Amino acid sequence: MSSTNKDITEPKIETTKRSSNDSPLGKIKKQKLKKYKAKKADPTSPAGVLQFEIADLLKDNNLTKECVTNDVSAILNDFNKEDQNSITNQYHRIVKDVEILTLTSSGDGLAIIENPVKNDQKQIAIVPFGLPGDVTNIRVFKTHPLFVETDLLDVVKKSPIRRDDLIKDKYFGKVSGSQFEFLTYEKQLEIKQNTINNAYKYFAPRLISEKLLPTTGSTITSPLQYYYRTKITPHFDMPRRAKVLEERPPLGFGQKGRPTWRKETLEVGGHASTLDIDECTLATDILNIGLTNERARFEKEFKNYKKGATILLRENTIILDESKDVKEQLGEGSRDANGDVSYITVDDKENGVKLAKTCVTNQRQIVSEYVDGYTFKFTAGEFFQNNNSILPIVTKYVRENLQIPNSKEGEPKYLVDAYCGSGLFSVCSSKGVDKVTGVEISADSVAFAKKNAEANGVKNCDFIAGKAEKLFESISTPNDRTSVILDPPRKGCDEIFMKQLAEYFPARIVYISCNVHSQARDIEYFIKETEKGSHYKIESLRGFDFFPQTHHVESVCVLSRV
Ligand SMILES: C[S@@+](CC[C@H](N)C(=O)[O-])C[C@H]1O[C@@H](n2cnc3c(N)ncnc32)[C@H](O)[C@@H]1O
Repeated sequence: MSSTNKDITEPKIETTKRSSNDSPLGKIKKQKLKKYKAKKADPTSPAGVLQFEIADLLKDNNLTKECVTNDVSAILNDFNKEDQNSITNQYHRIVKDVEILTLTSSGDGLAIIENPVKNDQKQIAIVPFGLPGDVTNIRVFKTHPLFVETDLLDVVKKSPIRRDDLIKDKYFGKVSGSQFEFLTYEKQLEIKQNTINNAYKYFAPRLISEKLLPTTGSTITSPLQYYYRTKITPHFDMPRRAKVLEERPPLGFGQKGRPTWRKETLEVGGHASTLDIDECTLATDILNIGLTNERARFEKEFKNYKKGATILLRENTIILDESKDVKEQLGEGSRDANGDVSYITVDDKENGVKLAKTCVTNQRQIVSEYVDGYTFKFTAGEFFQNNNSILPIVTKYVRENLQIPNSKEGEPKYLVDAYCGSGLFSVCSSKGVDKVTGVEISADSVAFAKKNAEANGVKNCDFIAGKAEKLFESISTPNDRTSVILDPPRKGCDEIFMKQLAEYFPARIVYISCNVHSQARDIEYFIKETEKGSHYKIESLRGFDFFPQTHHVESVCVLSRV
């Protein structure tokens, strides 16, 4: 895929020995010279996107890269860190009254501060939990060539968009996850729309300059804005060099920020890199019950662990047969202090069924999700969309946008579902089409896709195991009667697939993505670089809020033949 940024770097530190001859005093202890070596990062990864965001900030403030470049080598080779005036201590300092200027697509504030060492030079500071318009006190603690990482110490003056009164999560300000809780939901949706705009600006500039991009639609809301996640993975670390765990280590999620600014959070969860978390405002009710159960179990069993581990908590939904005892239908799941499988029941009034929800902890256990009247089975450790509440809305939107315009009554219609997983979009879009072909790299998921179609009484789906492009080896449906769904992983599609897709020349394409940056890159490549790409127009582009209270956005782009 053609990249628009050739200069994406992440630090990698190499060491070389400095010989005793280098010392003016002759024999001193050998010291290692550290060299900063840039490590390549995918331009569409958060580290890659940050480079574009920094470039934007520099342009808006009439600065060049050279104006904000830090002397990382000097810090790496600072052997006098104890000295108050050492280069490290000059760089890693408290800076007061810093105004936050913009927000990155990862949800952090960006600011410009003075360089403490070089007169007339500046630095770009990343300030977690800083909002545009905030005036803050920050502590710089890590230096990279083009930016410094900081902790937010105080908010001296609040941004007009800052709504700390909305915060529900007791760990807010120190845990990764519910990072946007201090924004109104409307503001969160607006920021996500802006993330999509920026992604296309960075990765599809030609589509913008040639006016080939429609206005990004407003972000579609999630029916549940809290307690929606159907999978969480708390973890714990083994203390370094410890052979046996003497005390229970913190069990929870990674730390993000050290929130002296948020006094309410100072002590909760502890201070280790993994915080001790006993409630998650994003996870569904049954997962929170599971979290309580598993924490209690861990309290008793932690000494048996020889290394750190991740605990899977995955929601499982069972359609109840009301003539039978509920407990007999639950299967295995997280158990309470009495040894009973925990569950909650929910009425699905629309489809007239009663559901039981349990929390599964075994990666290999088969679990069920219930979407819009269809049941999907898959192994608990495999991919499945994480916010069940928005799935009926998304699957309906995808279904409607796959319709081939001006179709005559009775004309056959076909569907291809590339990157189909366990068949969610294939099954939910199967009505009204003659044949659906799904393709998926995971043989396990393909086996589940086949079973899911069958169990839901869907007879027109075929699934192929292999890379997405394998599809084109055997595709026989007429292209002008065929629509294609793309739902690739974060890294997006590859060139081979995009070229073959353009050659196949389907009537419509609906591209769903959890990384709008790789989506923008792929869409520009498809339209501008493939032979038949110019015969398509982008009909619509909009976000779906799969992950309220976080910076993540799912983007859906619809292409039709002109
Ligand atoms: C974002 S998931 C989407 C799954 C499915 N559409 C759903 O909504 O449940 C991406 C899927 O692409 C699959 N995948 C990754 N690389 C692939 C490739 N090169 N070819 C085909 N499938 C691939 C993964 O195994 C995963 O199931």
